Amino acid sequence: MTDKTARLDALMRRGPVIPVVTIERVEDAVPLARALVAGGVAVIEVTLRTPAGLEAIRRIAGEVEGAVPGAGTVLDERQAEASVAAGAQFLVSPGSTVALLDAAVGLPVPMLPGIATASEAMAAMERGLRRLKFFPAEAAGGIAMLKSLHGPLGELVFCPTGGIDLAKAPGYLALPNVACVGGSWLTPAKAVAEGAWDGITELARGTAALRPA
Ligand SMILES: O=C(O)C(=O)C[C@H](O)[C@H](O)COP(=O)(O)O
Repeated sequence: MTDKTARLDALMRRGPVIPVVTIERVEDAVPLARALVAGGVAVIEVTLRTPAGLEAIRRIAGEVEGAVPGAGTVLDERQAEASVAAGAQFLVSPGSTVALLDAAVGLPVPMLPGIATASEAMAAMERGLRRLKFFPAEAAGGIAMLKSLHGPLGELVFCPTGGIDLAKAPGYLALPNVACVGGSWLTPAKAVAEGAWDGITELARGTAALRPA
């Protein structure tokens, strides 16, 4: 196992929920991350969907003790490199282009490339990438799809994301090829907009029941 795969395993096990966070106002980044950490959720994926994303990662990395920030919605090598420079400790993409997979191999931090088909998973495997995001999980076949992939591609371990919430998470986490799940349900846009940090801490605490005893 490569060092980067081992680092991903450690991050995924710490979840088992990786919150997918979209930040509109950069000044929300630190209180939001502190609220998640206070609720026991340290590994945080900040999407690059908004202009504030990169600076949010930089601030969380620099100011929030105990947080492990990563970048989500990484679409190309340039964004991957900018995320690493900002302090991202891991990278996540919604899909897998050949260029992005090739870039992932050379990056100093591990990436969870998104896949939704066996062919995409095999392209990742060809580059030694065996920890993958399954996206969009519910829309792309959910638990049944992951069970089907486990037969021929049994060495792969997934972080399913997309349409998963607290109620659906246990079904995924019970699968042998799932180490964690991702989702935006811990940081609802309304709660972030209102600065309802205690509510986000409560949502984060709700994931404790999903942790193995
Ligand atoms: O932004 C990205 O990089 C993505 O790939 C998409 C997100 O991971 C999902 O949109 C989260 O899914 P929900 O929990 O259903 O909101």
